[in-house]
Amino acid sequence: MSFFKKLRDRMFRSSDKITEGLDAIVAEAPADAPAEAERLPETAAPPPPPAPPSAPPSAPPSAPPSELPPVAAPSELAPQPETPAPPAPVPEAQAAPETGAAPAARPPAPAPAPAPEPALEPARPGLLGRLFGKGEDAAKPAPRADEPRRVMDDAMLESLEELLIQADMGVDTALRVAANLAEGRMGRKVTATEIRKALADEVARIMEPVARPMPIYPKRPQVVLIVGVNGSGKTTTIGKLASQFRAAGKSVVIAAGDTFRAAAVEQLQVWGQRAGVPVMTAPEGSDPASLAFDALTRAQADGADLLMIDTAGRLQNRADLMEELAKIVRVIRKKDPDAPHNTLLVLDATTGQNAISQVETFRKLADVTGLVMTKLDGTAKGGVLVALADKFGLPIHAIGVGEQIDDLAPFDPQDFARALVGLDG
Ligand SMILES: Nc1nc2c(ncn2[C@@H]2O[C@H](COP(=O)(O)OP(=O)(O)OP(=O)(O)O)[C@@H](O)[C@H]2O)c(=O)[nH]1
Repeated sequence: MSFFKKLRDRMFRSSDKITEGLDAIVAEAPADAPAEAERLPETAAPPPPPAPPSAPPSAPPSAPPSELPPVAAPSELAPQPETPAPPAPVPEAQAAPETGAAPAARPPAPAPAPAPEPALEPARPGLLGRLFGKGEDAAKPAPRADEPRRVMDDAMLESLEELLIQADMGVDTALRVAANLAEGRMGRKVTATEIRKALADEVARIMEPVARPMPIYPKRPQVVLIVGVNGSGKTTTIGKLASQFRAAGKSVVIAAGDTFRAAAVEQLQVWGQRAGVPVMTAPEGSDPASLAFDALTRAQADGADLLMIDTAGRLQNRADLMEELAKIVRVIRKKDPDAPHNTLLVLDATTGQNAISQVETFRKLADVTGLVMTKLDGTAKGGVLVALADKFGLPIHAIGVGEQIDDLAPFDPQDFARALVGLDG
């Protein structure tokens, strides 16, 4: 099964949930809308503009999926042992610390990922599936001559805005996206397929700049600090990443920096075993900075490629957490002034808009260089990624779509956009 299909199937479950609220929206649609649509001869519809003026046309992906970060299939892994990828362009404020050595040129294109398999199943209704009240039929991506049409009017625009807000895009982003969709279409008869495709293009356009693999530097060991609130999926993500870096030929050391919870350390040890990666631990309650220092010493001695440091995520006492993170950074910089080279914030997609405030908080606590979004499977809140991209522009390195070791994928804006709106692959 192609990854897109897997993502699509899982995201469809999500978007089906999102569309549960659509019946009400459709019921509120003005009763005369269909009649109005009928009055308008189809030929009266002006041709759609190539793209809304306020939104440049969606650029083609700057990198093929095979250049994206670790994915389920080891052969598609981005981290290349000999030819590290360049650092992702990040906003100035979050720029990764200098590594002292300029990252190598972009690696020669690895074997291209197999083209997405043709869909084996008919598309299922997604985000827009019921806006037109046509359920399954409306979800089919291929334009059909008999597909129902509805005039794009203020009421429909409002429904779209509400729909996008429900999908957790956040008010600002939802209004902007809906306005871009309406541009050039007001008063025109449109089909669900047209709106779905336009929405997918718009979402992909917003997401394109943030779909960046975690940069791999020539520096050894590359220190990756993992931050995030409790339960966001830090441990699982570290395990998945470690496994995939290992599969790509990298040697990895993990430091179990949440020394305050024995269960967290044990869980990380289990993931370390699964990934075949050593996990350095310290007695419960001991200083995480001291463990990080020891782990970096060992990683240097072993010539490891990567050191991944887990951290505690207790936001209840931000002052302590801030001091703890600051101390970890201070101490590891005694051994490597450029460390940490990446600070990944792990966010749980099911927290919806709360992810926005988590980014704001953690950016104050640490120099966050990139995001990993977990639990995109089975959530109705995938739209928050669009809001995050729109608001912060931080690179999204990978997404988690399950609890298994290979359920971590590069973030592909086109696949994500299609899955979000219920378009077939
Ligand atoms: N469905 C799904 N579950 C996930 C995903 N990532 C993590 N989980 C689950 O989320 C729960 C919390 O994950 P952890 O990795 O323990 O989260 P954490 O941030 O390390 O939590 P603490 O150790 O409490 O700070 C576990 O039950 C994981 O199996 C994902 O992508 N999809």
